[in-house]
Amino acid sequence: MTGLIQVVGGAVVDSLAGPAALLVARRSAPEHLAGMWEFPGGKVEPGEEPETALVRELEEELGIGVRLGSELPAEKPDGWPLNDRASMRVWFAEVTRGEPLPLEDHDELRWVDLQDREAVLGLPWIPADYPIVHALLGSVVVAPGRTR
Ligand SMILES: Nc1nc2c([nH]c(=O)n2[C@H]2C[C@H](O)[C@@H](COP(=O)(O)OP(=O)(O)OP(=O)(O)O)O2)c(=O)[nH]1
Repeated sequence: MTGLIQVVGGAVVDSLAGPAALLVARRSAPEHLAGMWEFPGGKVEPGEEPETALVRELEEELGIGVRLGSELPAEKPDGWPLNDRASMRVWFAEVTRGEPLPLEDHDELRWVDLQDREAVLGLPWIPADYPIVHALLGSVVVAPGRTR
């Protein structure tokens, strides 16, 4: 055991087969993170599989059921470093049930156009997320002319 806090995040896209839009969420708490955008998700509970935790968090926070796609590859098995105590693994996901709502921890949700890199990167993300967002934008091939 490393004592690392394992966080999981969802790169929720409109379509796993041809992603054109990404669902981003603005945190409402805690105070030092309020107003910053993030991948919805949360901490893995003891004994829980990361994918199970992500499905649970997206249900709790946004009220949606999802199908998970591939993981956004990170350099380390624990995922992307968030700080000296926490790492986040990120999976692509597609909504299979419900309409996303900011039920918990967020005050706004937004679908952003993956072709508009500047708009996506211009959001005030949690600082640790910028390398993840860059990697995500580099990994998706957006079909021309497709928008949500
Ligand atoms: N969900 C999420 N958390 C992130 C991101 N980037 C980032 O630094 N974090 C940090 C913020 C928090 O310190 C931690 C995740 O904690 P959380 O508060 O979302 O976890 P949780 O829903 O399980 O909440 P709790 O039980 O601890 O109250 O990871 C991100 O993109 N998504």
